[in-house]
Amino acid sequence: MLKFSQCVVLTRVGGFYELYFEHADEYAPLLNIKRTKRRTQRDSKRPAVSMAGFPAFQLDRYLKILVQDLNKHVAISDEFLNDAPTKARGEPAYTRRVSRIITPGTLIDENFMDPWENNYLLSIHIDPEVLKRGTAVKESPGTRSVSSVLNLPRTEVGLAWIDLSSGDFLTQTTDIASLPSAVARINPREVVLDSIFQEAEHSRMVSILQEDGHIITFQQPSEQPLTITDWIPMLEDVIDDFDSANFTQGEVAAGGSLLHYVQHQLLGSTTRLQAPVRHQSEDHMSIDKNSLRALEIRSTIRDNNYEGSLLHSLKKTVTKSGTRLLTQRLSAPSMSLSTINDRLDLVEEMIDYSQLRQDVVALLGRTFDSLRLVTKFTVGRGDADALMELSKTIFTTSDIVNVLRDHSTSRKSIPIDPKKATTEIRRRKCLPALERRFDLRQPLELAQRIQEAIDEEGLSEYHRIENDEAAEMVDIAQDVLGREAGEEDLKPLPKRIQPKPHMIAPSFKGATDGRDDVWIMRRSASKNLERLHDKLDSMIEEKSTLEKELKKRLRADSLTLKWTPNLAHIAHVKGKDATRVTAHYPKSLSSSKSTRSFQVPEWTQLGAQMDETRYRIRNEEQRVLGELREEVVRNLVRLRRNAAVLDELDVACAFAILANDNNFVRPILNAGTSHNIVGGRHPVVEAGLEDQGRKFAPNDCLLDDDERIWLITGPNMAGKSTYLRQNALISILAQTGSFVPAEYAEIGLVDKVFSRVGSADNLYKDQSTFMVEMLETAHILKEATPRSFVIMDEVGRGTTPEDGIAVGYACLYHLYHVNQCRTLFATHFHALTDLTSNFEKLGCHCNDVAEEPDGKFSYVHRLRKGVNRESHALKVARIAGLPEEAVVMAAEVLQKLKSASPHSSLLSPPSARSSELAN
Ligand SMILES: Nc1ncnc2c1ncn2[C@@H]1O[C@H](COP(=O)(O)OP(=O)(O)OP(=O)(O)O)[C@@H](O)[C@H]1O
Repeated sequence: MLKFSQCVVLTRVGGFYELYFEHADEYAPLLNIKRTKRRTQRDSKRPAVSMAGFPAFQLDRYLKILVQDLNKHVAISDEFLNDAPTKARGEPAYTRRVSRIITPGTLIDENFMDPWENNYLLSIHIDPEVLKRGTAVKESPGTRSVSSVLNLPRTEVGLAWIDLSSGDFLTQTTDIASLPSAVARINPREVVLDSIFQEAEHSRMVSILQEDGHIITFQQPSEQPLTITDWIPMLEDVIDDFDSANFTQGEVAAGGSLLHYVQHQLLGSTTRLQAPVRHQSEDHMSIDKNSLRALEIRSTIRDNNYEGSLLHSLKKTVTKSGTRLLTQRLSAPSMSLSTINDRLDLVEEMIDYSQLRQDVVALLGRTFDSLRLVTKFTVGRGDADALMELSKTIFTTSDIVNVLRDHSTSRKSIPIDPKKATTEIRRRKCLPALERRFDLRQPLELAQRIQEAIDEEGLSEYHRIENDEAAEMVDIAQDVLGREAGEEDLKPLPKRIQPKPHMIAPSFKGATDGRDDVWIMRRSASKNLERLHDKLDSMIEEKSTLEKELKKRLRADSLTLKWTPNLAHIAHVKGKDATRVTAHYPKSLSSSKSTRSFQVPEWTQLGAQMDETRYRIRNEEQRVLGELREEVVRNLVRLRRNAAVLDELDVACAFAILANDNNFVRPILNAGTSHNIVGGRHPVVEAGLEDQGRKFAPNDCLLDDDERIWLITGPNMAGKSTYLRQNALISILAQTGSFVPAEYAEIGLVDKVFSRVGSADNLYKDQSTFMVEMLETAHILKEATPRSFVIMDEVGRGTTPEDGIAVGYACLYHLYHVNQCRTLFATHFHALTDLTSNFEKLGCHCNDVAEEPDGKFSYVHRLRKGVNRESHALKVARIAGLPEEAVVMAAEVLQKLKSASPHSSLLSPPSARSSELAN
């Protein structure tokens, strides 16, 4: 516990994991397990120490609470059998040592991992000197530091992140202003920083990351930082894509500290990561962290739920790793026209050929998560089940390849429509190109070998026994712990489940542990196994002959030869036989009124030989398993590549299903800066309305060189925010490679999407609503380029109307003249439409309320050209249940305000010079 002071230490003792001292005090209540006191054997005079524990097979359940829910680091101290010479010297039979440290970002194959999401560990490298030079505003009594990381000077930041469960390894260089968005996109489970950041008193990066909910671990920098050549032993064999010159200094430093951390946590176990891939910022659309949240891409803004997010509504993927790819693509859409078109071609092919799609989806549904499976093997894990799953996935992959091949062949026979010749020829190439990327010859040999070696029936029988035993253990586990702690009031334990020393590795099953003749390997798996099984068979025969012979000789029909945990190899008789055998075998090991157990030397000897053979069979099974594991690792690169192609197919099929079910169209992407959407819809709001039997009103959006900014006005609740968001989402979906919810979409590539949409204000601690609004707005005005897409919803609403209008105008001015990007700007400050009347490339559009003579009204969600100066806010207030007196009073005040026209002085356009405006 002293050595691993940052960790909760779990110590394996027989069939249990135990916690001691303050760890037992602190975590037993959190884990909801019993805590007891125990005196140590060595020093019985000292006060009893606290202890708590749980059965070893429940490790995952408790790790989930500690690591996943409480974000703790857990050191697992396992038990290892000492070798014979050590035992001969009278030392204990077992040694314990910490074999691994588990942290939120270093999960490998724990059952509680979310299979649908990547589990990234991220390391960030910034020159610490630069951070110290940041524009810190020192706090003094009564004042507060309000500056943000966004105000730091432009500085290069190196990032490196890995997923130990899939072997993904990526790097990126960004600048400090974009860091929070890059981290939000990566969405790591844990961030590793050099401990120097802990000390740097002016470093606000740490607090920004913490405010964004990231878990940070500080690490002492390595005395000898890992260079890029030190990475190679931790990477898979074929690293042809790996050119060390590709990585920046910052990335090498971040990668070095990341791998240093991983080495430390794995305590000597090796891993084989994929060759690092550089995330080139310019190849991807950047979605800033506010947009990720405001557009509800991965989770909803209000309660951070996955349900209700864009991802949730798009998720038609059938595999786990396909879903992870979908999330990655959606968080970082492409900037390459050819990549996007290749993806769209594949989707279109899957739409047009529904049988092909159905066949592929059905087959994908039969595959297992091979990316995570193979990675297990690289860290020396991966059992017989994992091997079987892998082999089935390989065979299914081969079936998929055949389906693709048949499709391509039949497609060749269909004549090409001359009108569509160019697109058609390109589309016909997409599946063969994908198919060529599969590399199946050696993996198929491996799959065959696995199927020939592993006995699936034996394996499931083995698990059935294991499960039965586990169920029994649960009932008495806490009693056993209480017994170890010396509690008096416990019932005696049933004999069968007396805790037994377990064998060498936790996964290794002993020879005489109740699973005697259940084998996980076919006897033909190796020559040696065949020989050992033959030997065992003949001994089983010998036993049966001996039993028969003894029955006859002792005239004891009830005689059986067996093994029990307490008495080992015995002969057992019942009834009258019990007295009859006494003459021959007077020495009884145990007896009751009607039974008697005694030793028969021939059986003792034969039984021991049988045990020895069983033990050797188990060892041989483990050896063959080890060989198969090595073969998997040898095929690592091929298996990972095949898995990646399956993921792409899964995403393409998912997008095809989505487009089919929801009437999406193929977007046309170009290198321009227009955004021409006809009949656009919000995919999530539309689905929500459909569930209520309502229809979504589609809207056009035509931003181009004639009108770069649209200023949207209209009543509350009429759909302004929805409209803003849907247009940003359509661009994101298009560049992800998906069809889009519209009748027609022609889009110039967007480099960055920015949103200032409010509602997230409470996520920030210690900053006022207006401050947050301004921080986010400042970021947009600094970062948006002419290729960007900005949505701004009610900027300036967090302060007085005068100030709000002033700030709103300044933003529009800046976006129009400086950033020159496509912008949708929704506002209730109608004065802004007057102030910007001389902005030639700004169009005003609005939605309405349709009122009927009887006082009923409805929202007209369809946008029209023009300005709507009515907010109809009191209608919303009434629907929301504001007391009628209050609504009436509000109406009176509104009437008075309108006649006073408070903003009349601002209604004429000011001089276009912002400095004058500021004055
Ligand atoms: N195009 C549409 N067709 C049908 N219903 C819509 C449409 N757009 C929005 N809605 C419905 O109207 C509700 C309000 O939309 P939204 O929040 O976008 O309004 P808003 O104009 O931004 O309101 P406020 O100004 O009060 O913020 C949505 O939750 C949705 O149910």
